[in-house]
Parts: sequence; structure tokens; C-alpha cells
Amino acid sequence: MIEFIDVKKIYKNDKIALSNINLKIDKGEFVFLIGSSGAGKSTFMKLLLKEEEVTSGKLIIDGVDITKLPRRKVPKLRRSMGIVFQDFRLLQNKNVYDNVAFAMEITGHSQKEIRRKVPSVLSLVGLSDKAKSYPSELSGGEQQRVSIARAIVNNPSLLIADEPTGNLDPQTAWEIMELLKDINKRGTTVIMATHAKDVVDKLKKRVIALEKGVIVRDEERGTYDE
Ligand SMILES: Nc1ncnc2c1ncn2[C@@H]1O[C@H](COP(=O)(O)OP(=O)(O)OP(=O)(O)O)[C@@H](O)[C@H]1O
Repeated sequence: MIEFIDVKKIYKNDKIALSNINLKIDKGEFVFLIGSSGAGKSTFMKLLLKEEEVTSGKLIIDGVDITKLPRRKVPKLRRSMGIVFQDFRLLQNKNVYDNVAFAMEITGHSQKEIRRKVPSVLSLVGLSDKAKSYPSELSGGEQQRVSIARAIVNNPSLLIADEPTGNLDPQTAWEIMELLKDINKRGTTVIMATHAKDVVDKLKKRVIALEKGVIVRDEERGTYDE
């Protein structure tokens, strides 16, 4: 469970990126984070990842206030989260299998565990036949599937997706949304920042709308516009 209590984020240049953020996200929820450019969506996600520090307030994840978490415990926090970006961010010199395997290697898994887990995750995202392909040989949708496989291979409890369909054509975007829905059904909490009105309107999940750093709307089964 995630809880923001009076969270404020002011960047070093005095820019107030988020203020008065109070919300709870239960385990297993699917949440869309919407808002125009500069509204604070990326900042919201960076605070969860502890890539940026909260200026004031508390941010509690599974009972721990991460604003007080010592540096040495940050890697463990990040291991409990998977992250997917709009631009995929795959390692171009590694094939599909190795891109996913690498995420397990850097978190200290054995080769035996890797050989067991990577094929099952590639199968889950529908890429078993592309294991030996390099990112440059894949379509955008396939590259996003690899990045999702990499994000979930360590069984994170939270998946953070920053505009995951932003670079994809509408049909491919829907396929990626189906995959994210599947992953959510298996118990992973999903927080997805998006500008994709059609996706938000169709899925009818919780919608948290930010405007100039404050929450202006928080609706169960919400839509993109009010
Ligand atoms: N490192 C930084 N230093 C100073 N100001 C920043 C920094 N990062 C973001 N900001 C500012 O904080 C505000 C919120 O930015 P943020 O990136 O969270 O918005 P966003 O909703 O994710 O936008 P987009 O949809 O364009 O990604 C903006 O005014 C931005 O200029």
C-alpha cells in the first residue's frame, strides 16, 4: 500500500512541482495519472522511486516512510518496483533474452534462476520467438514488451509506467494495455502516467488528475475529462 501524506516537492530552483498531495493507493490497484505537461506526473513517480526527495510530508510504502529511508536501503526499495518508459530504454547491444536477464543479474540472481525465469516472462509478454533478436530488429510494440518483461522479471509489487503507449500506434497501444491489465490482474499494482484519452476512457480505472502540482480530481472508474 502507498500513502502520500501532505507531500510537497519543491525543486532547487524554487519550482513547486507538487503540493498538498494526500492519497492512498491500495495493493493491486490500477491507477491512471493524468494532467497536462508540467502538471507533476513525472515528479510523482520520481518520488516513489526515490529518484527525487520529498521536500515535506510523508510517503509511506508498505508501512515504511521512504522519506526517512537511509541511502543504503534505496536499492531494495527500487527492486520492489518495475519501471517502463515511453522510449523503451533497452540495451541495444544485448538481445531480448539478455536485456531481461540483465535485470536479474544486477539484482543478484543465480544463472539457474535466470535460466528458469526469463523464458517464462518472455512467454508471458508473447515474445518467446524473439529471444535472440536485438532491439533494432523489433517493432516499437515488441520493444515495449521487452521493457515490460524486464520491469516484471523480479516480481515487483508496483509497476510504474511513464507514457508506455506514447510512441506506439493505436492498435499496438491497445495490445500493450492488455498486457498491463493482465499483469495487474496477477496482483501487481500499476501506476501509469498517460496523455492517451481513449485508453483512459475505455479502461475505466481510477483516475488521478494533476494540475499545476495539485490533485484536482481522484475518481474510481474515471475518464480523461471531467
Ligand atoms: N529537476 C528539475 N528541476 C527544476 N524543475 C523541475 C525539475 N523537474 C521538473 N521540474 C518542473 O516541475 C514541474 C513538474 O514537472 P514534471 O516533469 O513532474 O511534469 P509532467 O506532468 O511529468 O510533465 P510531462 O507530461 O511533460 O512529462 C514542471 O514545471 C517542471 O518544469
